[in-house]
Amino acid sequence: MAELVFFSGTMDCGKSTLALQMDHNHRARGRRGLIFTRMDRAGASVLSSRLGLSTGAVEVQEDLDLWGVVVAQLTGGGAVDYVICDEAQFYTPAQVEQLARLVDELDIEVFAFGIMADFRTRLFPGSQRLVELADRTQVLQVAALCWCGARATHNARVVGGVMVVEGEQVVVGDTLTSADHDEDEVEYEVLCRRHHMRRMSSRAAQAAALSADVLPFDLDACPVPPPAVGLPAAP
Ligand SMILES: Nc1ncnc2c1ncn2[C@@H]1O[C@H](COP(=O)(O)OP(=O)(O)O)[C@@H](O)[C@H]1O
Ligand SMILES: Cc1cn([C@H]2C[C@H](O)[C@@H](COP(=O)(O)O)O2)c(=O)[nH]c1=O
Repeated sequence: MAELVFFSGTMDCGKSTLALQMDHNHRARGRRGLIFTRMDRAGASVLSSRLGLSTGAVEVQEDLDLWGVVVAQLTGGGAVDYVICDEAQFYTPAQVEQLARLVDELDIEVFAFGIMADFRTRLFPGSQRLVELADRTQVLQVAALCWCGARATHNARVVGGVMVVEGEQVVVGDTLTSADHDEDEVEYEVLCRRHHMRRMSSRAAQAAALSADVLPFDLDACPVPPPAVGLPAAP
C-alpha cells in the first residue's frame, strides 16, 4: 500500500541528496515518477543538492493543484508510480492535503522532503500539515553538526553575520559559506537547541572566546596607571 512519507531534518543534512537518490533508485527499476519543488536555491524548476547533482522538477507555485497535475498526467496516458516533493515546507497545507489524496485514492507513493521549522523555531505551515497527515515522518540519519559538535536540531538565520530571530518566515538562502558577510546578506547556520536558545552562532561563540582570552600585559610598560581594583577581603 502506498504511503505519504515526510523526510525531515535541518538545512544541509542531505534531504535533496536523498530525494535525488530515491528518484534514481525507483527510475532504475522502471518506475515512473514526478518531481516537484518550490524555491530551490538554484532557481525555478530545479531540484539541487549541495553535492552537485540536480534534476529538472515541476515548480510548485502557490496555486498549483498537485492532484490536478498528476491526474492530467494519468489521463494523458502517462503513468505515475511515485511523487517526490522537495522544499515541502514551502507548500501550502492544501497542497499537502492533495498529496495525501494521491496516496489514498490513486495508491501513488509520495516522498516529501523539507525542514520542519523556521529560524524562529516555528513550524512551517506545509511541514505542520505533513506531520499531521504523513504515514511516517523520518528524521534523516546524517546529522548536520552545530559548531560545538553536537547534533544540529535547529536552523538559525544570520544577517550580516549576526543571528536574528525576527523577520519574514521565508527568505531563500544557503548555509554559511565564508567568514565575510555583506551587511544585508541572509545566510543560515544549523545549531543545537542549547546554542540556538542562547543565540550563540559560531561567530558569536568565536567573539566570546576572543574576549575571554587574557592578553599578556606588561604593567610597568603601561603609560596610564591601571584602575584600582578592590579585592574582596580574605575570608
Ligand atoms: N564537498 C562535500 N563532500 C562531501 N559531502 C558534502 C560536500 N558538500 C556537501 N556535502 C554533503 O551534502 C549535505 C547537504 O546535502 P543537501 O542535499 O544539499 O542538503 P539539504 O537538502 O538537507 O539542505 C551535507 O550535509 C554534506 O553531508
Ligand atoms: C530556516 C529557514 C530556511 N529558509 C529557506 C532557506 C533555504 O532556501 C530553504 C531550506 O533549504 P535546504 O535545502 O533545507 O537547505 O529554506 C527560510 O526561508 N526560512 C527559514 O526560517
